[in-house]
Amino acid sequence: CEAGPVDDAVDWTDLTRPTPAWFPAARLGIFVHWGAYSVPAWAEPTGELGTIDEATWVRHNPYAEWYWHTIQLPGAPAREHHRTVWGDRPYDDFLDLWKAESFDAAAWARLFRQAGARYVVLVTKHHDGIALWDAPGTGTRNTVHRGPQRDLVAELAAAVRAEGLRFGTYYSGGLDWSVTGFLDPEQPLLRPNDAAYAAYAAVHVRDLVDRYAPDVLWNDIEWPDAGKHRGRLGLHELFRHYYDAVAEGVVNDRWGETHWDYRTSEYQHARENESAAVWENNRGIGLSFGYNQVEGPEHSLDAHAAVRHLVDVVSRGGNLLLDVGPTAAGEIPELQRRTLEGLGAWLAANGGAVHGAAPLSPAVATASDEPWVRWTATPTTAYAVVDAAGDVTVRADHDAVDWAASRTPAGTAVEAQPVDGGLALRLPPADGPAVVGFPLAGTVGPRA
Ligand SMILES: C[C@@H]1N[C@H](CN)[C@@H](O)[C@H](O)[C@@H]1O
Repeated sequence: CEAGPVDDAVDWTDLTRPTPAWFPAARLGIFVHWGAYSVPAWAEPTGELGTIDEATWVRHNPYAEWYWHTIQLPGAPAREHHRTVWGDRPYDDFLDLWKAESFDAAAWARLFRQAGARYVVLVTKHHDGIALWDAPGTGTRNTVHRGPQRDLVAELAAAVRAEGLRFGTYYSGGLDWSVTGFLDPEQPLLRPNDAAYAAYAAVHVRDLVDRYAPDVLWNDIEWPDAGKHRGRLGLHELFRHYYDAVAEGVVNDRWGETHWDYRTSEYQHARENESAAVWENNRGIGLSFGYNQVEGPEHSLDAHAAVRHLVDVVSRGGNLLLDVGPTAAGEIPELQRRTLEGLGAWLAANGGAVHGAAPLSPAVATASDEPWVRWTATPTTAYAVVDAAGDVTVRADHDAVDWAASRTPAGTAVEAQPVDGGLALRLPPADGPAVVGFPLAGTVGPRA
């Protein structure tokens, strides 16, 4: 999932600019993986990317959106599952079985806004090559001509923007099994690099830009090597075209080049990228991005865990792109909906410590795990997010903070007494981590 060889023949300096401020200020986005793979919706909940060795991962892939690949592998339980449930039906039957009969884009967008998200990134073409819009060159292998028979990209873009959120598009530039076959299923990241595929993909992304003006261009795996050049269908011209069309647009770092607006990590994979000034961790609520009917609460983040993960990411300077995998009918599974609703309720009361916040200088205070404390800051306020209740002592020692004037974002005063090298807080019972704000004296604030 990370960038491959870098082509230093391209000079990116003319495209380099500060990351548009809306992106790091957003802090929470919703990822949506919805496709033909949502019909079988089956994978083994093996574990998080970055914690499972590749040999195990390939045959026991927890990503339900990789179903078509996993069932190619002799000995993979998914292959046995497919035979038992679907017989020898080809994967493309799932496109025709995907009806989206309950899809209500406005209801999704409302749920995402209420969850506290500020942007939404929809998968427009995943590794199976099926497009969620009438993508040039895909013939009828898209959701406008088959299955849902709707332009799902257009519908969700309009609904998300009507809720005041930004809309981005994910595109699998690196893998497209419908174009290349599976090359070598035992080497899942072998990817197409020829000029024809590079042109095919470039035409798709240009079409997405021209039709939907996405606020985020989220490429996955890498861009085809033959497309990494200055020519009309090369990556540099593609980004130039994008930025001319979307002035505050941002691109991620999965193009196999040295130009990006932000870095990415995925579950526990590529966490070294989290040292960048602007970065985004992406993961599912469970262990899969596409809907996996096998997953239960034991595999998923509940609201409390989602709050902790989001706050930890923000306290280290990142965004969280949290994925939902809708059912083929277009419903958000109850397990995922509950997490989004709980996350939204917490953010409604405490969002001041997240939206527009940044890491607090470690010179002022640092994270701890016992008690669980993470610190964020705006230019005027330091926030302690404490996952404990009652009498708690946090480590904090800097004269730049008015430790006495502590209060929750909702304004409830919190009793705070300076103690040796720290601060004793008496926290009210809270539904989830408590948040306490301390005015900054203005000399120390979030890291630039
Ligand atoms: C967001 C995730 N990215 C990985 C590649 N790292 C994909 O293989 C996976 O299916 C999902 O789209």
